[in-house]
Amino acid sequence: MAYKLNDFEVLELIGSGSFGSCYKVRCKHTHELLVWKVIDYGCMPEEKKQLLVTEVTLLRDLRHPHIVRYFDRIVCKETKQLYILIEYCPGGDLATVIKSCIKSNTYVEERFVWRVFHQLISALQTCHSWISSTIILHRDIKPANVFLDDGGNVKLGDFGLACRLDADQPGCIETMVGTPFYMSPEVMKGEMYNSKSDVWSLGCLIYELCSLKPPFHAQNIKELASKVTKGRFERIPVHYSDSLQRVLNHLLLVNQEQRPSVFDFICDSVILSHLPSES
Ligand SMILES: CNC(=O)c1c(C)[nH]c(/C=C2\C(=O)Nc3ccc(Cl)cc32)c1C
Repeated sequence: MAYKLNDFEVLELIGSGSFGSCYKVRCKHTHELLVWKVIDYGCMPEEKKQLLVTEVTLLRDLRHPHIVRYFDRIVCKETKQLYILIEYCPGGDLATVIKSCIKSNTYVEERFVWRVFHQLISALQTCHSWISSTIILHRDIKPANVFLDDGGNVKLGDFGLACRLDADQPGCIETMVGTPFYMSPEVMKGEMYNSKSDVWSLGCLIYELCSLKPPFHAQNIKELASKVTKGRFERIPVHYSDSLQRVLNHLLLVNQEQRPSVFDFICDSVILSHLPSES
């Protein structure tokens, strides 16, 4: 079904993703809640318009229970705005969960951390799988881009900086993108962003979910680059298990050749032993 703008009632602004603002909207016919991300493309340089087209086409092709679902897009040529219709996640994002834990001086339960880990690994296995001769790198994995449904399950979202790696194009156009705290050693050194860089960012996210702060923190990019390339970080709080710490030690290996791919976790006995009972 091709949607029109006046099929929706705008309820509230709920945040800003890459490129634009996100609104909670309700379909007037079905009363279904959705999100539309509004993007002003009028003053956008051509290469950014290309990234935007990339996000929309990537999302359309990605179907997975732990990736936010893309429904449709509406172009308004009069206002030069693009409306991307995406799945509404009533639980908000992990950045809000972390802020809430800091405020209440509490930690996330280990059981939830393992659930987030399994569900994001599963989502990234789909992204990093060769689908019609291309793989999809998210390139901005961070707590604010991971959303929760009403059952406490997570969904990877905001593919605004994502890019395809095509069989005949071995690397992404840029290398330095994304949130600096989660930037991998290879990207810090100006090397090509690749699927192992997504794994590093996932490690930073899981670490921050446990410690309520990123593994590498600095006042400036030079100091951050020094810490990231050395790869030394504190243990997560002692109440978290050694097996969770060991997984993080692997996700945050400086040498990307030694760092596991998302597929290396498929048959890992320790990981499987922490699978949520419902899976
Ligand atoms: C405090 N946060 C919220 O209330 C919140 C809720 C309930 N949902 C969201 C955000 C999204 C949401 O619910 N679905 C989304 C799909 C793509 C993107 Cl980029 C963002 C969202 C947010 C930020």
